[in-house]
Amino acid sequence: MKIKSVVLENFRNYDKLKQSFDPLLNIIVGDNAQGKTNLLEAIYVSGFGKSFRTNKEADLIKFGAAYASVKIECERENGALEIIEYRIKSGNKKAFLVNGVNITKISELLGRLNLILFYPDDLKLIKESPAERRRFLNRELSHISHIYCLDIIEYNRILMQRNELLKKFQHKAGFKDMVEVWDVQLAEKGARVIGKRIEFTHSLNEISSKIHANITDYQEHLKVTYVTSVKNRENYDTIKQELLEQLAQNLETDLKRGFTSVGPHRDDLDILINDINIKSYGSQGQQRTAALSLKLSEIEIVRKEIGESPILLLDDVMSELDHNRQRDLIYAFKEVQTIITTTDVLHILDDYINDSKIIQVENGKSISH
Ligand SMILES: Nc1ncnc2c1ncn2[C@@H]1O[C@H](COP(=O)(O)OP(=O)(O)OP(=O)(O)O)[C@@H](O)[C@H]1O
Repeated sequence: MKIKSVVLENFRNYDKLKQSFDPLLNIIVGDNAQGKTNLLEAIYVSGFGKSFRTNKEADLIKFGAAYASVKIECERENGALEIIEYRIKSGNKKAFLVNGVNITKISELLGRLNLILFYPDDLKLIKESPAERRRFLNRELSHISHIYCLDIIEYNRILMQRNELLKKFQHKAGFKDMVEVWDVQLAEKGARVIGKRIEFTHSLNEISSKIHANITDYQEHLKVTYVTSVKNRENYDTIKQELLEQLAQNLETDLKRGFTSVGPHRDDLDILINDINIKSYGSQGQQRTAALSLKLSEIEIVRKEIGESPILLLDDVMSELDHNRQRDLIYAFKEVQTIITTTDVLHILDDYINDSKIIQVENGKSISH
């Protein structure tokens, strides 16, 4: 799918903007704080129903204005045109319209504008704690599997109940029987979660290692594996059985700590480049490239799921990549509509500038062609 045009009114620092887009490469260029990310944010809000950098809807309305709106015209791969609108009035609830018709549930909006965003916070995927990588897995898997989404919600609910039991009821009569009941349920849901994550990580590894090799001119080999306490991962039953045993073995420790120490809520992703752990030893550029490769795998995953290429939004990804990586990145996805923000268009090689649309942004106005 492709975005044909975006119309903004009172969105962030934009007064009025009507901007058309190239079906392939678009480069939004401008100095700091001119409105480059605001334009990506407007597109994102129309696709996901919320911003990636604020939970306060009112932030999106231009200072002093009473409302904001975004109107996006896009074209599906079968040629059908669709107009998606986002409207917000200060003090009122936001509204979404598709081809002029109001949408009542956000779930009806999701998937209409298929977007993949990479922005500087995505580096957390590499740099920060395992919780960040679990969040990534949960988000990705929930996108493609509603059953996974339900399983993880249920797993977290059971986990909370077990932790509550460990903290408050360990001296109560019948504690052992109660904990055993929770353990069986936790192992059942936990095994489903772990099984799906292992399967997903397997394809994530296949896709992201190819992307990474492309972006690094085959100099680096990216490897992603799922790290869990469960060794016997043959099938659902073996995972469940081992998890159940580990829960029982760890009960004494869990009682002392007041929380459950094994299960998918403690698992992680191991991310290696040329067999070296990237979190501890990777350079900034390597970490950024690895985060990009993982995130960009979504393109392939979404394509397989819905049979259509998503639109790629890249916010400020170029700054820590050398020229070769920048060129290879653009080249790797040259058939996907891409919208990139950058402060310096010279960073992007000349041959790509000729094939792209440059959108020059200055103080909330597009001064481009
Ligand atoms: N609700 C709002 N009303 C008016 N201006 C706003 C609003 N919210 C943010 N801004 C302004 O938007 C500008 C920031 O825009 P944006 O984040 O798009 O910058 P950018 O061009 O991506 O910059 P950088 O290169 O530094 O990332 C700031 O000047 C900020 O004051």
